[in-house]
Amino acid sequence: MSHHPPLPSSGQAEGSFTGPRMTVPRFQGAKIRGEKLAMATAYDFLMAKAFDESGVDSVLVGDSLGMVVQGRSSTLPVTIDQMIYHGEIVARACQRALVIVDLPFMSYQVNGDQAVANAGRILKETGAAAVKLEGGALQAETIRRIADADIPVMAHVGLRPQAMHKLGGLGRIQRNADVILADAKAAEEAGAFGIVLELIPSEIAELVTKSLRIPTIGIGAGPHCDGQVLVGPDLLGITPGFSPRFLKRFAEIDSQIRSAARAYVQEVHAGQFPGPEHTHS
Ligand SMILES: Nc1nc(=O)c2c([nH]1)NC[C@@H]1CN(c3ccc(C(=O)N[C@@H](CCC(=O)O)C(=O)O)cc3)CN21
Ligand SMILES: CC(C)C(=O)C(=O)O
Ligand SMILES: [Mg+2]
Repeated sequence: MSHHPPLPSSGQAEGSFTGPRMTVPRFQGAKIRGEKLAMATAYDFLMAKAFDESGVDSVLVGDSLGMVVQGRSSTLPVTIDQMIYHGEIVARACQRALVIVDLPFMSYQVNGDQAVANAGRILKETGAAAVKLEGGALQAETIRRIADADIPVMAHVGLRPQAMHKLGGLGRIQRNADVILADAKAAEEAGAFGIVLELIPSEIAELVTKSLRIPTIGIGAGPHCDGQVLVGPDLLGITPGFSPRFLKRFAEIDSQIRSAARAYVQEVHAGQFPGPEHTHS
């Protein structure tokens, strides 16, 4: 393609990350080796490819897509077919990262048969390597059923957005150390290969991380977790209305989108775009 700028002399695109494929065993080995894991969510091809080529260890196709992509006020309406649609796109974009797809609300809670069937659909129809579900002790039997079907499954404890109506809202910090530790241990015992800790005090996350053999991946859970996860559009600054304390914006893409869009509109309205350099004779 002639439109691409020349590559640096190394022949490698600048900042492009190469390395072996992140597998579930390598992901677990990172904890033993003391290597931190960086996870980000993505829902589309270009963002997933940019994260993959930038060294993100795992790309999560989160059911947060209900809020971030669909503009809804919760994750509850997201369907298994929507997760599979986005999961297939993201898995195809990722050459290196471990791709994990969230099981959405009511795709695993009915019974173990439903959970295994839907987890199996995700691996068969997307090319992702693993699934994630919300829960610890309450989902232990479901985690065991999925893991026994040779489907790697990640658990998710602390704040569980799919339980927002039971909890009375989104974003409540979970502070009961005994409950969180029991949930995490039940998930590990049932065969989860890793666990997300969402919105829990740092000291509890540290205790859980030291108590488990499987990697803990924190979001709003402090620095002691084995890895971190952020919603991709949050870390890029494309979700300006969402500013919890735990979020660091590594870019301000929303303001760049808006200023670019304003400039484009202004130039079209003024008859300045397209100029001669953008015009075929
Ligand atoms: N764009 C986006 N990013 C996310 O991280 C995310 C979603 N959407 N949707 C699903 C869940 C919901 N999440 C949330 C929602 C609200 C807060 C929140 O309001 N947190 C405040 C108050 C916490 C408290 O004091 O109890 C905070 O400052 O962390 C945090 C995480 C995380 N997830
Ligand atoms: C925030 C992460 C852990 C998640 O579950 C999601 O994006 O849906
Ligand atoms: Mg989720």
